[in-house]
Amino acid sequence: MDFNIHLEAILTSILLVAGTYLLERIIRTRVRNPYPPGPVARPVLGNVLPTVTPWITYTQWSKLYGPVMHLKAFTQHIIVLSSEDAATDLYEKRSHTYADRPYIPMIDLMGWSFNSGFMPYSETWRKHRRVFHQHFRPEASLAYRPTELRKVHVLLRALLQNPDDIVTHVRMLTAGIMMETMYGHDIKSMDDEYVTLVSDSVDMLSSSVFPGATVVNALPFLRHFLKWLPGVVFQSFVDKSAALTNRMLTAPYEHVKNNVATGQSQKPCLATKLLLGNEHITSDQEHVHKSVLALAYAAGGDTSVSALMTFVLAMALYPHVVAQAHAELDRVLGGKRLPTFEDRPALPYIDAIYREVMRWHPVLPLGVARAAQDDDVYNGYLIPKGAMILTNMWAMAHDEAKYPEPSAFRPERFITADGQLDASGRIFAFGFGRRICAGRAMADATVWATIASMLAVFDIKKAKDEAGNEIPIPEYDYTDGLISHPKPFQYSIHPRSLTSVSLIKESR
Ligand code: HEM
Repeated sequence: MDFNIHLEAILTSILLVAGTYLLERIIRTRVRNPYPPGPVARPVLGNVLPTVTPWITYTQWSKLYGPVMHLKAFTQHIIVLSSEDAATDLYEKRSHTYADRPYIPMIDLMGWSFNSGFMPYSETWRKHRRVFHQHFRPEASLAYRPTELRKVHVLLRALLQNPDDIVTHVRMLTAGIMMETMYGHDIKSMDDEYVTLVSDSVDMLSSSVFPGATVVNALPFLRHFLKWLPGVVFQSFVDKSAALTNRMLTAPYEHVKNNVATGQSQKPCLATKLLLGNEHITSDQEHVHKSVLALAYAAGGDTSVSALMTFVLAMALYPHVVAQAHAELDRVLGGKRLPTFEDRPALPYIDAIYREVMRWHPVLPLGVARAAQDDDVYNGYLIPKGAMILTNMWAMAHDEAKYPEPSAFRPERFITADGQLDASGRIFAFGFGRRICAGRAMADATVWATIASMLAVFDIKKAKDEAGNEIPIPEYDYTDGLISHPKPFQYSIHPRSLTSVSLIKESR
C-alpha cells in the first residue's frame, strides 16, 4: 500500500516537472521569438489575401518582408517561403517538422481521402508512398517509356491532321499515357468513360464556386450543420462528388481485376502487376493499390498538360530558341528519324529547354501546402505549430540573383561554357523533401520526350492575321488555381519539311 502511494507521488512529480518544463519551453519560444515579418494584419480578420495570381503578389511582398513571410487569415497562420534556401532548410534539413499537410475538410467530404498527396504525415501516408516509390522511382519508371514514346507519336500524328487543337491533343497524350500504363486501357477520345470520371471528379474538387466550400474549409465544424440549412445545396454537391470519386477509384481497377480473374484479354499494366503479384492481399492493401493507381492518373494528367502548354507558348514567343533546337536535333538525328530516350545525353539544348520550361512558369506556382507539425524557430522567428506553409515556387524561379532577367525564356541558363547541360541545380517545380512529387521521373520523361519529338518535326511560331501580321501573345496570361495553365493563345504549328511529314506518318 505504502509502496503504491510512493510510486503515485513519484509519477505525479515527474508529470508535473515534465509538464512545467514543456509549458515553459512553449512560452519561452513563443515570447522570445516573433513571427516572421509580413504585412500588417487586421484585427480578427487577418490579412487581405490576394486571389488573382497570388504568387506574384507574394513575390512582390517577399521583396519587402524577406524569404520567410508571415500572414494570417482569421486564426490561421500562413508562412510563405520564397527562396530555395529557406525551402531546403525547412523541408529537407528539418523534414520531420514540415512533412505534414494542412487538414482541408472538403477533401474528405468529397471522397478524396484516398489521395496520399493531401494526407497528413502518418503511417497511412507512408504505406501509400512506399507503393509509389516502388513503382515510380527512376528505375521503375523506365518501364513506362515505350508507352510514353508511342503516345507522343500519336500526338505528332494528331497535330499533323489537326494542328489547331493542341490543348485537346496534349490532354489526350497525358491521359492516354496514364490510362495505358496504369490500367492497360487505350483511350480513343477525351469522352472516354474513365477519363471523364477523373476530369469531372477533379473539376468538382478544384471548383470554388459551390456554396459553403470556403466556409467549411475555414470553419470545419460547420460541415455538421450545413446539410440542415434550408436552400443549401452543399450536401447534394458533396454526395455527388463522393459518389463520382468512388467510381473513379474503383471502376477501372475492378474492370482489370475482372479481366484477370476471368482470363479475358488485358494489356499488361501496373494494375495487372499489382493484382498478379498479390492474390492474397488484405482489403486494406488493395485499397492502397487502387488509390495509387487512381492518384497517379489524377496527379499526372493536368500537371504535364500545363508544362507542355508553357513549352508551346515559349516556342511561339522565342523563335531563336526553336531555331537552335532544330539545329541540335538535326545534328544528332540527321533529319532521318524521331528522337528516342537514348538520344537524350546528346541533346543538351533540348534538356535546357525542358529545364527552362519548368523554371519559367512553375506548374504549381505555390506548390502543395504543407503544415508545421510543431513550433519551430527559424532564423530567430517563430513558425507556430499548425501554420500552413506555402512554397512560392514562382518567387524562387524569378530570383534575379540566380536567374538574371527571370521573365525571359532563356535555355542558355542551363548550358555550360563548353556547351554541356548544367544539371547542377534542382528542378524545384517538383517540390522538396519527403513530400516531393512521387511521379517526377515519369513526368520528366513524358515532358522531355514531347518537347524533343515536337521540335524534331514541327515549327512552332506566332499565328498571323489575314494581313500577314503576327498576332501578339501576352508574355504572362495564366489561370489561377493549384495548377496554373497558360490561357488560350494563338499559335501556328507546321511540319518542318516533307521528310518530317513522312517521319510523322511512319511513326508507331
Ligand atoms: C510536370 C508534371 C508534374 C509536376 C510539375 C508535379 C509537381 C508536384 C508538386 C509540386 C508536388 C508537391 C510536392 C511538395 O509538397 O513538395 C507534387 C506531389 C505529387 N505528385 Fe507530382 N507533379 C507532376 C507530375 C506527376 C506525375 C506524372 C505523378 C504520378 C505518376 C505525380 C504524382 C504526385 C504525387 C503522388 C504527389 C504527392 C506526394 C506526397 O504528398 O507524398 N506527379 N507534384
